Amino acid sequence: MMKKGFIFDLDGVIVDTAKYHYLAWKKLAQSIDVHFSEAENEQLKGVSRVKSLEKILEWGNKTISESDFMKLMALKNDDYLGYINTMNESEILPDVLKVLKFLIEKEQGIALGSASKNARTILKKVNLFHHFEAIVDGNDVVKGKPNPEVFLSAAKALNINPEHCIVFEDSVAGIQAANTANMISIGIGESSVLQEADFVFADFTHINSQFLNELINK
Ligand SMILES: O=P(O)(O)OC[C@H]1O[C@@H](O)[C@H](O)[C@@H](O)[C@@H]1O
Ligand SMILES: [Mg+2]
Repeated sequence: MMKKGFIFDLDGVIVDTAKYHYLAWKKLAQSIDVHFSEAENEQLKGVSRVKSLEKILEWGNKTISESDFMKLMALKNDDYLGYINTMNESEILPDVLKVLKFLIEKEQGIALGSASKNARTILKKVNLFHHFEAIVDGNDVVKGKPNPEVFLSAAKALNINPEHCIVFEDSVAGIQAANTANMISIGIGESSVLQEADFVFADFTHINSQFLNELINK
């Protein structure tokens, strides 16, 4: 049996925080009169906080000062943290823990590869922090997804070659990052959205031990 590196995105993969990001961005966009729906939100998944605000301003054709930009970023994050503060283990998505435990039992490398600067806080909130051998998040990278830096750093921290790594992702940008890193990309969500992924599952309840064993023994 080979040791593979299993790299998990956080928001929308391990926990359903994608819905909180959506609510916070929508509130912010509306406050500055920019149209914001699910379609715009899809384009922000996996994208850093700075880049997300830049995109919203671009969609609304708005130019603002550096200090207003900083204020809006802080407002969005405060709003988002309001949701995060109430989180607990019940918000871990179905069968995520089961898959994590299966891989740990099989002595596989487990890492987090997230764009979020709140990743460590969230992992602690839902009591999953200790399961991760390596954590690479928005505080550790210069280039965000779709750049592969976050996943390549995670592979390096696990000491496993990128081609022996498998990434679980819910965002288009994240799937592109995994593909560019030469890793197996597994989309979590809708196949119509995550077309570039090597495999797509609606959620972890559809990922069985036979499939995981095949990935390990590939
Ligand atoms: O604002 P944070 O917590 O640092 O998160 C940055 C990004 O993290 C990603 O995981 C989310 O998909 C994005 O929606 C989010 O903007
Ligand atoms: Mg995500």
